[in-house]
Amino acid sequence: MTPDRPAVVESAGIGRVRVTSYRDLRLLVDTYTSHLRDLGIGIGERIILEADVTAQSIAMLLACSAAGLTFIPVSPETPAQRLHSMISTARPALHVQPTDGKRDALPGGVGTARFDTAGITVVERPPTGRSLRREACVTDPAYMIFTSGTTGRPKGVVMSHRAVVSFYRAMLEYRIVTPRDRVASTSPLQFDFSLLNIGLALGSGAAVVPVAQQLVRWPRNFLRVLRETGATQVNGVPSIWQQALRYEPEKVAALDGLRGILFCGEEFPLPELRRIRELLPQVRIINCYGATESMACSFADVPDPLPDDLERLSIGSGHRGAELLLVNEAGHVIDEPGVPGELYLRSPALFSGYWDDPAATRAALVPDPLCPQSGQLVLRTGDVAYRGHDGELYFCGRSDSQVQINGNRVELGEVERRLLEFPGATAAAAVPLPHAASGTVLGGFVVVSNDAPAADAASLREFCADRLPSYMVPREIRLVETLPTTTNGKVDRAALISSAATAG
Ligand SMILES: Nc1ncnc2c1ncn2[C@@H]1O[C@H](COS(=O)(=O)NC(=O)C[C@H](N)c2ccccc2)[C@@H](O)[C@H]1O
Repeated sequence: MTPDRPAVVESAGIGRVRVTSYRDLRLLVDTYTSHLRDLGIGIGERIILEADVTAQSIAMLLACSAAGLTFIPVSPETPAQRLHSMISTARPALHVQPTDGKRDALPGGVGTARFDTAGITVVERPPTGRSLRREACVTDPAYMIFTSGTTGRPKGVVMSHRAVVSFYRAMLEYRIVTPRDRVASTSPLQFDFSLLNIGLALGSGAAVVPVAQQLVRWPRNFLRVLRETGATQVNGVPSIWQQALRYEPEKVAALDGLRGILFCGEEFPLPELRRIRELLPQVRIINCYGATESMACSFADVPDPLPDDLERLSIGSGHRGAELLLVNEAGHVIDEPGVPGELYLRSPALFSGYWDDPAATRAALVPDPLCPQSGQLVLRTGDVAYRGHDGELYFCGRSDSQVQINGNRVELGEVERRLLEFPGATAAAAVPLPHAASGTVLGGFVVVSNDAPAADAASLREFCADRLPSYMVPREIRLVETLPTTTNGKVDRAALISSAATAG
């Protein structure tokens, strides 16, 4: 790409658009890299990068990689206690935030600095011990992302340069964007979806259009930023579309520069996907599946048109150079169609391990089930899927989203899919609710469109009872305006469970 092409296009949604060219970005990276080197931080040391996605924070993460330092992206919203526990776990040399960053009162022993377009200004010098490292190496950790950890304490997912670059190379073969494209990225920096988007845009000579999450929540502002910045590709978790489709469908339809949508993180509610297809018929929609332990691993085009009887979306069959296997409970690889199994991933983009947690690492990176003698390790994803007759894989849910209700095994995704078939339903979540008398009961939360026919708990329960066995019919169903989401934008099931508990 020519140096004066846009690399980052930013807008605060109030008419002012700021463009950073590839040349400017490169100059910023070089400035930050030399300031980092001057700090004398040893190769392989960690840097906590607390920032939203901006031209400067993108330059900072590139500079960390250029200087052989591992960056740990965290959002400014991260609670102090969680940040301090990450610091005591990862023992970073430095914490950097933008000049106007709000973070203060960090624990001792960590250098602190602030950055802006002029460079890095040190506040507390980082501790510099004698480093025994001489050369950076592609197997070094490029970054570490602390997952919210569905179970227990957050785990630090360590991704090497080699893993990231091999994933980026595979992704770029799909030619998802061209140098003329502008890729809107709606995830926080701490979510690797933003790192995928940065690699997708900059690896294609295109521009990144960072959209802050709090902006995404206001559909009018969100759609205005997309228009002002000329975004041609919008990447985000499914929930970013919920409010815009509900309140501003005509503005969604007016996004005439939009060529592509890519989503990941969880299943896209089919009624909303159909709505997007109606409003934006010319747009390519890609379902990108994977876990932070490999950044992602498959890309599948959403069929156009969406067949009426479509039950599930394909997640494809793994990008070129990777292989998704289905393994049954006995640990044998399945290859007959229609039989669900756990997805295992063979890939050059696998993570190095969980930081300082060999037991969790051994549980995730396991011997190749087809050839354990070889020493090759594959990732146990914890996801359940089956292979269709078309050879593609269809996601069924997480293996830990199978819950026991009155002794019966319930796949929560199954209940959610049925709730979503209710006329006017646009989003749904099924969760296990603790119940004084019966132990655990099924709770359903449903968002219905404004003009939905009389949707109420009783009609929804009846609708489920028509098709599901009684133990899969939610005992309690609540109609909600919207589903709560986590900082990464996924449905926050823990919040639903605690909301039901407090509501009594
Ligand atoms: N397209 C999907 N359909 C359905 N369930 C899904 C899907 N993508 C993930 N998931 C689920 O999310 C889990 C991974 O969660 S995660 O580790 O927080 N990572 C992510 O959610 C994002 C992931 N790193 C990523 C980043 C960028 C592009 C694609 C994927 C997977 O194991 C699946 O259960």
